[in-house]
Amino acid sequence: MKITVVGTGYVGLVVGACLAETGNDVICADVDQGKVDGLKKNVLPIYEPGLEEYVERNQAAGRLVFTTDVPSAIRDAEVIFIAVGTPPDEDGSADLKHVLAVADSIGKHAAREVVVVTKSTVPVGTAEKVAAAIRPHATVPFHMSSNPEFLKEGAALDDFMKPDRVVVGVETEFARERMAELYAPFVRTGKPIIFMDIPSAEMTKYAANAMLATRISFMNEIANLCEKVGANVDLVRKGIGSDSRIGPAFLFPGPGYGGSCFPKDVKALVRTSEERGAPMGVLKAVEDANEKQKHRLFQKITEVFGGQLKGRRIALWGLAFKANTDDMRESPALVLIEELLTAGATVVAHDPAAMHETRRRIGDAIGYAKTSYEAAQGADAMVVVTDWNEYRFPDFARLKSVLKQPVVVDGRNLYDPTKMESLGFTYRSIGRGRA
Ligand SMILES: NC(=O)C1=CN([C@@H]2O[C@H](COP(=O)(O)OP(=O)(O)OC[C@H]3O[C@@H](n4cnc5c(N)ncnc54)[C@H](O)[C@@H]3O)[C@@H](O)[C@H]2O)C=CC1
Ligand SMILES: O=C(O)[C@H]1O[C@H](OP(=O)(O)OP(=O)(O)OC[C@H]2O[C@@H](n3ccc(=O)[nH]c3=O)[C@H](O)[C@@H]2O)[C@H](O)[C@@H](O)[C@@H]1O
Repeated sequence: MKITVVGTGYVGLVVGACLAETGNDVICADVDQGKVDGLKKNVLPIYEPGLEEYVERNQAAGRLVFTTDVPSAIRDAEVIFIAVGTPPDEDGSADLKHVLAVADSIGKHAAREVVVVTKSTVPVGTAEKVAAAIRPHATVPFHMSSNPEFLKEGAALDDFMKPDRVVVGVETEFARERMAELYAPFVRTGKPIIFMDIPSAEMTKYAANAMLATRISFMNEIANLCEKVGANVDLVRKGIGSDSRIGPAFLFPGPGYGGSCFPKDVKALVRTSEERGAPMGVLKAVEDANEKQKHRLFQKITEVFGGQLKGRRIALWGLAFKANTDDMRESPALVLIEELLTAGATVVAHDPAAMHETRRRIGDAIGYAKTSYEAAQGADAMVVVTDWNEYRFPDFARLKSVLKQPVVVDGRNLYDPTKMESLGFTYRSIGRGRA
């Protein structure tokens, strides 16, 4: 099939590369000239494991083409995915200006019957707005579809190639058939393509992210309570996660959820619920709990040093909002860094992928180390912020020998409190009694 994906960010690039991988002819169009120039040379604007090989292979085979010429990319497409950004507006609602700009182009330039798919995360009613923007200019029939994306950064290829389910909103048989054909290679193991009406598909995306964010905030609050009552949240997590009605995923406490989606999508849903007169108090509480949680690591460091952080050197292991990505959007590390610097501490950080992006955002306000041990060298404390695998089994003797004081604050519960204490560390983590 001839596919055009407009927007080559995390989502558009993964969608384009994966659809090319299954034999489609894919054009990825983006207005960012630098991004497109890089992609033509197989230089990716993001860090996503495995994606570079997909891009290289399919580009070499001629099935994947990058361009800034959006009108000509649209002209001959059978299916167009809109995968541009939908950042939060000032009031928290999703800003649709990029989506509607693409819709306008589709109306003006589509030259054959086409399925127009909103892949970006958009509020209920957006497909209708997109159709309304296309209609006045359209010279060919077009069919709307909403196909929300559930991939996680860092595991994006696996999530797209082997989805738990594919959700597709349609209103015509033409769109249904095209979408079923396109997704058939990804659901061969029997996973469902769930067809539904378009508003339900749009709502499903927000409900999924809001539910996952709710689980995390809930567990972060349980963890904070565990500290007060002397319980261990890791055991509580296993205890509840083995109930098949609850399940084990997304119950890990930490420094608060970040990233480009949970914070923005929870905000947008809160906003929609208020606008429509059905306010979601649950989600407001989820947001509040997350804001508080972003300060937990700083509170723990402050406690260890009796409130005296001026002149202390603090090492951070991890900057990205989660492992396997260089994405710093809404990363809890940024909140911690600001608090530490304001308190007069100096910060030296290590991250396997996100140091470049952090420097782009905050420059040399902190130091950047080539290795995790170099970051810890001479530090008064080491703080685990991101759950990168390479931090899971450090050489503790080496870590202790390079630190000025053997203090570890573990924001991801990577280490065993008993072991850390027996090794002579002052150790704090999230929700495990006093440790
Ligand atoms: N990042 C993620 O893990 C996921 C994101 N989403 C949703 O997908 C959408 C896109 O997200 P990302 O890929 O992260 O965004 P991004 O910001 O990484 O990429 C968006 C791209 O769209 C391009 N663009 C903007 N206006 C354009 C226009 N008029 N024509 C052509 N290109 C244009 C930008 O230059 C940029 O390259 C958002 O709605 C997001 O909520 C959904 C699931 C997962
Ligand atoms: O809409 C989106 O963009 C995507 O948002 C999330 O994916 P992502 O933001 O890439 O990352 P997650 O793995 O969900 O992690 C989000 C945040 O929650 C935190 N988290 C996650 C899981 C957990 O148990 N505990 C926890 O604190 C992570 O550290 C991270 O800060 C969803 O998981 C995807 O399904 C969705 O497609």
